[in-house]
Amino acid sequence: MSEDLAIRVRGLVNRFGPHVVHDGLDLDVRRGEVLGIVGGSGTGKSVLLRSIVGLVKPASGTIEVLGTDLRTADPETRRAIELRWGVMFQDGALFSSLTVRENVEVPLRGIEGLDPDLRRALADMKIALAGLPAKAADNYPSELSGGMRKRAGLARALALDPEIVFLDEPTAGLDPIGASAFDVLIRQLSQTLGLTVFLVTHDLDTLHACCDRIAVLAEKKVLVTGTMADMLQVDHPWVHEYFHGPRARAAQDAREPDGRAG
Ligand SMILES: Nc1ncnc2c1ncn2[C@@H]1O[C@H](COP(=O)(O)OP(=O)(O)OP(=O)(O)O)[C@@H](O)[C@H]1O
Repeated sequence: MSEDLAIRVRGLVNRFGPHVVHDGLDLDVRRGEVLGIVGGSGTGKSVLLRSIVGLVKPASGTIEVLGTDLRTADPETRRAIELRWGVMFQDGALFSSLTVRENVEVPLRGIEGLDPDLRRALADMKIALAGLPAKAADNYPSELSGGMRKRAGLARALALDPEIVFLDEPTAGLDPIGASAFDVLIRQLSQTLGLTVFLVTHDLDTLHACCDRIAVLAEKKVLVTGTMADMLQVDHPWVHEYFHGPRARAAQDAREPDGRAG
């Protein structure tokens, strides 16, 4: 596996009963890039994310993360790799009975011998990093807005200083101002922390604001990868409609002069 790759997927097959979701899917995610995964509803974006992080067991194929083939790795090696990534699920997937701080502390509890005061301080640091006010640490998820819950989920994903962060539709359900603030946060985190970001999204503004490259899922595989400029040249019905439709034009018009992805 190339040193430059954070994730390398080859020949991935996922099926649920007779329903084939991925059929020979290949994907490279480069270290330090923000890669946006797009595709029509049901094309298997979340299943791809979930199979990389081990929540879905593929029928076949190889998945290498940070140089290790996860499907053949022994449990100890696998666990060591799992500590090097963080996942933010669409709804934040927070424990409702725990405060935000306690949620962020959950992954830190796996570190043997970590002093509770230090654990608390580390959690508070991640909460600040995710752009939440300090007082939010003592709130329960139900006391937060949707945007704040997403930030809390991000803080938990960052708890162990991961090299890779998986984000499943981070801006879904946010109002446009909240969504663009989240875009800025993702971009800043990737730049300041050197994170590799695997970002599943439907949001064209997010693609413009955050992503270095885009991978399009269609026809049970990654149909094409490239910059936003590359996407505009792709002659495939869904890809053309997605990147040239009215919403795409609005996102393009709203783009900052230093916008990403092309
Ligand atoms: N656990 C499961 N059991 C059976 N089918 C599943 C399961 N998980 C996903 N699927 C099916 O796999 C397909 C891909 O699902 P997935 O959630 O990855 O799509 P997606 O591209 O993320 O869609 P969306 O954009 O709507 O979120 C869908 O048809 C879904 O119904």
